[in-house]
Amino acid sequence: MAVSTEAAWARVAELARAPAAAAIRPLMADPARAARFTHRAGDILADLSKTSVSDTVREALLDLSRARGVLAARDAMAAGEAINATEGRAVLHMALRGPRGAFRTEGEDASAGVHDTLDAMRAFCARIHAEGRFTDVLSVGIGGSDLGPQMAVRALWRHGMPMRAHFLSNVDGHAWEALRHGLDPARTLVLVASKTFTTAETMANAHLVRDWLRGALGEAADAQMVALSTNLDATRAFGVPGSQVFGFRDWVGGRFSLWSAIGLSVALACGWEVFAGLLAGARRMDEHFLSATEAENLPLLMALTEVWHVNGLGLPSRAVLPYDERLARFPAHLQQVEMESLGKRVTLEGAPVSRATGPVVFGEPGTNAQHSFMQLLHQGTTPVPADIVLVATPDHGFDENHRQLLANGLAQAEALLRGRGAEEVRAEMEAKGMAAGAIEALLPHRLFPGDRPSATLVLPRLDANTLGQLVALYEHKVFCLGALWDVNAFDQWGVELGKQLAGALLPELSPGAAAGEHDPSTAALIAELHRQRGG
Ligand SMILES: O=P(O)(O)OC[C@H]1O[C@H](O)[C@H](O)[C@@H](O)[C@@H]1O
Repeated sequence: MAVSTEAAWARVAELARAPAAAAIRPLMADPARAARFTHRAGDILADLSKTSVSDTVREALLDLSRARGVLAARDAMAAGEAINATEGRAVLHMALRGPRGAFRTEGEDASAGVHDTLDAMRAFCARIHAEGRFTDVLSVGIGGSDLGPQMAVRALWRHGMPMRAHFLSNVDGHAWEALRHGLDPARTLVLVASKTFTTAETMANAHLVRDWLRGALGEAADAQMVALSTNLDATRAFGVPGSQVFGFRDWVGGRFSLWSAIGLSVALACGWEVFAGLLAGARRMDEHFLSATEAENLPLLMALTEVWHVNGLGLPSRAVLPYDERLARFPAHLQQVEMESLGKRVTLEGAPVSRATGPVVFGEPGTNAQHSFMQLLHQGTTPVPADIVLVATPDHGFDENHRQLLANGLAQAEALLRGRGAEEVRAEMEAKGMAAGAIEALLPHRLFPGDRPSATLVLPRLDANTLGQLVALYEHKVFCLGALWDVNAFDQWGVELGKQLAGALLPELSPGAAAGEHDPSTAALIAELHRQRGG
């Protein structure tokens, strides 16, 4: 018989209160565990065995998923229902990479418009590449209109690809100052990427860049501006020629928009086949997510593991450690996908949540991370579950380096799990001939508690297809967590207040402007900035 949601949560909480609930090492005594907790989705292998999720815990978590109706919610998303309730919108980023006719919403074929836009983007890329006039593409955008494409270009661009890509996001003029000297206005195609085409930073930077183009090329400059947006009126008002506007629909969330027209920078820089490969990879993960049973559904299993860590064990953060330099921006992309989606404190019905939701997500590529923050993961007071991403085969010929890279990734997961007890540490110091007093004094500092969880994902290689799979895997994991926690993973009201206050503060920073009403701290800081800026 199906259990109720509250009974399912209570069962998870009960299991988490057991004395050894966080212990992993005893579970690893079972030689079959690694195989039982390792799953494949598309080309991705995920080993979830180095966690304290036992078979019993997993059953309880799967019961929770059933009680929460996660797969039914998935089906509602795929059916184009307006599951983003606070904005009254469907959530159909899967349609961006789906076949024609696969996704419908409000009685229309969502895929039809998608494929029309893809055709137009492909033709545009072909023309730009054939003309050969532009060597560089500059994409101006922020948040979801920047992080995804920037991450993908960083991962997939190789020497010899059609164009170089640059990304301008921060309203900080230093960002543009650093970029503009390396760019030739006559050879730079400018994309203004903004779902709303009203984002203050993007519009400020779009004006800066257009002024720069016009300064060099006159009015002709406007012909090399391209807009990627849902707001066609605003792109027209900005003066972008209609043939250079690539649209998408409001059922594409900003942080899920890499696959839409927002990805044009990827296609221009890396070539159409690469962008198409990215879409195909994501689609492959969609097919897995849409068809796999609960017990084999990797995005769901990763989400349930996170529920165990966050709600069962009370762990408030997670690290993402791609052991691949090309994935340097992957943690940054996930920070938005996960934290903007799951940083919520009320349920879909607007009631306060009764348990923790999205953890803090942060990361850096390995091995660099080992030399910065991994100390805290090994010996800090609160365990931080880590996702370790390994790529089996590199695209370079420096195999010794790659073996070192893989050895380090495996070693971090092993060290987190195993830890290091007093006997082992003492024996090591004794072997070095250290005095007994020194050994005892150092001993506590050199112990590793172990039993710290990690998941290891293995990609056979990093290419457009596998990257598409990887990104879509996390998108779907986020979806599952939203359903499990009963929060809307697709709005982001939390970014509004700061924007409004910045708008109100802006005129107060003009020379001689009167200060408005502020708390004493903000008022003093405004006065100090006026003093330091001489106004
Ligand atoms: O694409 P845009 O409309 O310019 O929005 C850019 C970004 O800014 C917003 O504040 C949201 O927090 C993000 O979800 C969005 O991706």
